[in-house]
Amino acid sequence: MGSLHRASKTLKSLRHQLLLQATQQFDSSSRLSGSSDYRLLLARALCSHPRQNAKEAVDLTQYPPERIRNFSIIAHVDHGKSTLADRLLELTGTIKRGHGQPQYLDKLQVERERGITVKAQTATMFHKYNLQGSSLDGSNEPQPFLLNLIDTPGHVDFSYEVSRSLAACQGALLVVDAAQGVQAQTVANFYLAFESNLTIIPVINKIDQPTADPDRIKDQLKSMFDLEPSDCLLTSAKTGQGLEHVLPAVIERIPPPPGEGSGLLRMLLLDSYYDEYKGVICHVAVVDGMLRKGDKISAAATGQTYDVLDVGFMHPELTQTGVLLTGQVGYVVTGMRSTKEARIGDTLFHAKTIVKPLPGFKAARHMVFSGLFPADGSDFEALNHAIERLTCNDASVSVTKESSTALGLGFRCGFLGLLHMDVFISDLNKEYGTHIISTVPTVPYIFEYSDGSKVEVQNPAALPSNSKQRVTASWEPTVLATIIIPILDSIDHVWCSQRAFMKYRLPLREIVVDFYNELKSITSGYASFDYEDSEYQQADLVKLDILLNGQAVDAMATIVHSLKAQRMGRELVDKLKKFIDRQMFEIIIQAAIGSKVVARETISAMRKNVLAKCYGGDITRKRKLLEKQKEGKKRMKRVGSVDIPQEAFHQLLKVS
Ligand SMILES: Nc1nc2c(ncn2[C@@H]2O[C@H](COP(=O)(O)OP(=O)(O)OP(=O)(O)O)[C@@H](O)[C@H]2O)c(=O)[nH]1
Repeated sequence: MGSLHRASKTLKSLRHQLLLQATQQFDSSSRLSGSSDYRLLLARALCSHPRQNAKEAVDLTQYPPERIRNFSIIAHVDHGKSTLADRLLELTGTIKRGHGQPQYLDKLQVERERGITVKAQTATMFHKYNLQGSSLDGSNEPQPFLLNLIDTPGHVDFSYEVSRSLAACQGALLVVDAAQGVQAQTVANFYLAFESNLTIIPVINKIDQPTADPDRIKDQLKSMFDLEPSDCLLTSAKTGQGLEHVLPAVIERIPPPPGEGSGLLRMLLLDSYYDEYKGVICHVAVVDGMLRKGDKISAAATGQTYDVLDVGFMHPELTQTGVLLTGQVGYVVTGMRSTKEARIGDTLFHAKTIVKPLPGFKAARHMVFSGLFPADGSDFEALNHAIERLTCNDASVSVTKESSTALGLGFRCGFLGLLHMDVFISDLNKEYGTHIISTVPTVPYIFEYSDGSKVEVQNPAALPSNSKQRVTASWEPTVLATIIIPILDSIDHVWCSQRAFMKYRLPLREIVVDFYNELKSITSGYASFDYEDSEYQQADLVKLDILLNGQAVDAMATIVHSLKAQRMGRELVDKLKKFIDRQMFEIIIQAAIGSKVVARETISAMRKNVLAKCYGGDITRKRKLLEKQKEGKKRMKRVGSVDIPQEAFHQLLKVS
């Protein structure tokens, strides 16, 4: 670990400790107003971060489980989930109407830029409603309800996070676009909610569109999911039409959270993020019992014990309450140093009590791996620091150091899926500031050797090309893909309102590179696609090396099906030929399986004389051309004596 990095880590941890001490002190010494103690002032600044000062303190004891509804909004991408969430927050006065920034719940920059939800968000709302029989004192007045909206990420990469968020809910609004109808993610999300035993409220949204056809969508929902047409709500999150029926449906149809108020504390950890001032903030749902500030809690998966430094709910900003009761959803600040300690789906409970952990916990499973290298080798420490910073907030990325003969020192990172990888790399580019070379993504294969040992191979370069140990079997991960496309009238088996619904088992590797873009372009954007992880299947896999003048380029090695190896080898060699400029000597490009060459191309020698057209005259123009040539060289990576442009490493396996 470099000294710069070590120093920054130590500083970070010192500052973190200081802040925690300060926060603790603030409560015991809030009487000492006017104190000039630095830490106290700092703590005040921190504690003004939550909304407590701005809003009246809320007495959560008013909200026993029968006055709580925990629900989620699930939808195919762009069907209006976040817009609807915004409208509900406005309706309940949680945020001001027209607060200027669209989609309050989508907070990450990448979410705002791409219009997608990557991280789950939670918002607590208060709403008065006259539910028959809900009055605790027999009066006929509207009763206060506490509604927790748990916004889940819509993408398949985060389906584990979605399943954990849904585990904290008793109901879900299934939002479907009134023109587009049921799409691949609608199906996937419906089954996730159905398997979690949630009450599903169908919401047909965007009814203001000229192409809206709510009756057709009702038929679809009935035939596909057995949802009654009379249960469907018709809304326009844009114009506000029909929104008045949403919260009454939530309160009337969704059951209150179960759980034992007097039981031992059990909390489900839904998500976590790192706040510069407060440290790690965990989002939790209290399943049984009660949590108070000052309690000592333990985490089942890690076995670690923490002091509860702050407790509250999201309104939607952090609002301190000092307590969370059964059925309530909120946040907890403990002394966790990194979000790596906060495992999503983990059970938190009072230290020294014995409870059964909540079901469904799984460790993060990395499905896609890519090597990340600094374009300029001397920037390794800066890249290291940028990755450290980002993984502080995204513990689901795995990072190991990697060294490549072609690209130098870098990192091999594991991601939950493709979107997760794209988001991380684009954030990293922003954080890091200069160019990063990312190698073609690969999936985790399993190889068995003649001595019976099995290894998971996340990096093709790590698979020995000429091992004494023979590979006896190999396996690759597969996915169960759902593709929904509109079909022609003339095809006989018209299934559910002009849609064909297809399920395939595909090797994960096949969808890792460009599959989605290809599908969209072939179907002019009409197909929708989703997948879920499935089992490993046996496959005859080989390592395909790329050699330049006899030297293997480790960062370009791939693992492929043996039947495809030759064709793939030819394609790669052809493509690489287009990427590499002619140089002053002959370049031989080969694709090989072990010692067997399966494809070969030659780039003949040429001296590129950039000054060829500059006859005599202006020296500054000659200098400019030479400078430009030098700049171009900087963007090259050298393998042996051959210069390779950086983009070749990432683009090589893309479908042309
Ligand atoms: N016409 C119309 N447009 C809407 C309506 N609701 C949402 N939109 C628009 O549809 C687009 C997608 O809306 P979002 O709320 O971001 O969709 P989403 O489901 O949250 O999308 P993800 O976060 O990507 O899953 C935005 O441009 C919205 O302004 C509606 O009722 N009518």
